[in-house]
Amino acid sequence: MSRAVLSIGSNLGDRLAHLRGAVTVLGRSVREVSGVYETPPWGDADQPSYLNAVILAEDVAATPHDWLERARACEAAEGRERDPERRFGPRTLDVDVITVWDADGRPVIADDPELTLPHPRAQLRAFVLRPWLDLRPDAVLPGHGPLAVLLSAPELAADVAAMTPRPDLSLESLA
Ligand SMILES: Nc1ncnc2c1ncn2[C@@H]1O[C@H](COP(=O)(O)OP(=O)(O)OP(=O)(O)O)[C@@H](O)[C@H]1O
Ligand SMILES: Nc1nc2c(c(=O)[nH]1)N=C(CO)CN2
Repeated sequence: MSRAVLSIGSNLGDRLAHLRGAVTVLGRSVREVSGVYETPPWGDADQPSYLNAVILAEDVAATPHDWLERARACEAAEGRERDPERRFGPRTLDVDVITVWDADGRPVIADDPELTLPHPRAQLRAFVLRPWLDLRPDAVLPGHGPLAVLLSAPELAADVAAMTPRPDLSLESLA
């Protein structure tokens, strides 16, 4: 058994449809989906704002790499193209594997560049922490601490203030 937190984001085309596409591709492994947030671009300011959400997923058979493969399958289904010139540039769909827990409920720790766990930039991203906190107010990012504490860091204050809930855009009916 493994559980995973996945972050989904889109800032090109029909953004909500791309997020919905991810929920559809992940299918029965989806347990809960957060609300949708409009968020300022992180890491590369010259691009449109994103829609972001977080998915809690579970699958008895999934290995950590299976979650990465599923993330890539979601991106491919939504026509994601990589621009090698822009590491954090615009995209139809970005799906990141934030954390994975094994069958005993222990967090998987990995420093493989192909799959680093927890995701190496999750602690810096309000667009990951905020929707995850909404679903799990007591959650801890392994190796970093409680989400509520991470979100109150001064470095995240501007992004926290600039992100806005979009209750008009729901993914929950798909979960
Ligand atoms: N936890 C992880 N989740 C997703 N991809 C990861 C993870 N750890 C390592 N990777 C690797 O990162 C590579 C680049 O992924 P991607 O193109 O989605 O990066 P990015 O979205 O531009 O940046 P970021 O990973 O910071 O969101 C992937 O091919 C994947 O193998
Ligand atoms: N707000 C926001 N910014 C980003 C996002 C994202 O999903 N949301 N994904 C990125 C990919 O690395 C880069 N920047």
